Order: sequence, then C-alpha cells, then structure tokens
Amino acid sequence: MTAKAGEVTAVMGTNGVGKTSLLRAISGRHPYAGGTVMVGGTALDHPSPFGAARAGIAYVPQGREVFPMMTVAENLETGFACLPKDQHHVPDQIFDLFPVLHDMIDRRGGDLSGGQQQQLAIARALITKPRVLLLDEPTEGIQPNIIQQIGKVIRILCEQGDMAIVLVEQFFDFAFDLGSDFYVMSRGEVVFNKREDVLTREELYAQVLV
Ligand SMILES: Nc1ncnc2c1ncn2[C@@H]1O[C@H](COP(=O)(O)OP(=O)(O)OP(=O)(O)O)[C@@H](O)[C@H]1O
Repeated sequence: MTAKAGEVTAVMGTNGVGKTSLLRAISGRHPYAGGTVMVGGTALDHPSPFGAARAGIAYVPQGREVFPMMTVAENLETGFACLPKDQHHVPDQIFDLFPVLHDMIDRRGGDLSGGQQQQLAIARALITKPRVLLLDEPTEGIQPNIIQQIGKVIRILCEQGDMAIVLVEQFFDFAFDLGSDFYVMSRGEVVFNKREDVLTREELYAQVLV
C-alpha cells in the first residue's frame, strides 16, 4: 500500500478485516510477520511507537485515547516527546484548525465532548509534525457538525501537500468524498485498490460490502 503526500488514502472494509491492526502495525504498536514500513523511501525496521513517531508517523487511535485527567494543554504537550527541545511549542495553526481547543485549553481531556476529544486527538498527533497521519475512524460517535469540521481540517492538511493521510473509515460518504486512493481489505489483506479518477461510488460500495 502506498500513501502519497497531499492526499487521503482511504482504507475500507467490513468489521474485523484488520484495518486497525494495519494502522497499529505501521505506527509501531503491533507486531507484524511480513512486509516493510517505509517513510519517504527509508525502511523502518519494526520500530517502537516512539521510533515510528520520530520517523514522522502519527497515529490517531479509534476511541481517541486522550488522557482524561490531563488538561487540553497537557494532552497536546505529550506530542513534544518526539521533537527536539527547540520545537516544544504548540504552533498557532493548531488553534486555527481547532479553535475550540484554545477555548478549552485548561479543561481536562475527560471533560470534553466526544467530538472535542476527537479534535484534541488529531491536534495532539499534528503537534509531532508528521509526514504520515493515520486516522482510525475519526467520525465514530461524533455529531454531524463536528464531522464536517474534521473533514474541513483534513482537506486543509491535504492542500498543504506535505503530509500523507491514511484514513480508516466506516462512514462511506465521508471516506469517498475525501479519498484520492482507495484500498479495501478482507481477512487481513488488501483485496482491492483504485484511484478516484477510475472509481465509481457504486463500485467502491460493492467492494466494501463483500
Ligand atoms: N493480518 C492479520 N493476520 C492475522 N490476524 C489479523 C490480521 N489483521 C487483523 N487480525 C486480527 O483480526 C481481528 C480484527 O482486527 P482489527 O480490529 O484490526 O479489524 P478492523 O477492520 O479494524 O475492525 P473494526 O472495523 O471492527 O474496527 C483482531 O483480532 C486482529 O488481531
């Protein structure tokens, strides 16, 4: 599977086909028996989560996993761990993308709504200045207006052109609207791949349902 900078690579498939396991393996959180993870032509040899983060891979997990007892600011600061000391500050762009985090900067992560937590989880990943952003079902359990905002943010990140975004998503229309390249998995393997210019909605829908 290849994910190009400046676009969304969507990974789809029914429940339990291995989408989360794939993202966890790429981000150093899950062992894998075969294959190689490469970033910008450099192979990573079964990296730790820290090693993968240093190599530019950021993972936004399904269920968000914000630290509930830590404030929004403290949650964001955990992203500093893989950056040199002189980059230990939250860029203004983070608050431009997610104004609500600025308003809630001293609130505990656990006191935010699900949608706000999702925004915090994405912001925390962006702090690490990733070359590859892995998003695992960012719309799960989120209300429509926040889903729209998250879609807007993903588009802005794509337009910047320097980050490859890999989106695992069950919300078909969200993935179809944002994606440029589509992979469908079944039983732990990629079984279908097409780019948007040669793919119809109906064809993808049929593949995802198999
Ligand atoms: N390549 C693989 N080889 C063997 N087992 C796998 C592989 N990929 C995933 N699994 C196993 O299949 C199960 C489901 O995997 P996973 O949670 O990654 O699927 P998913 O597609 O993300 O599901 P969901 O849509 O429900 O989140 C897990 O028990 C996982 O360990």
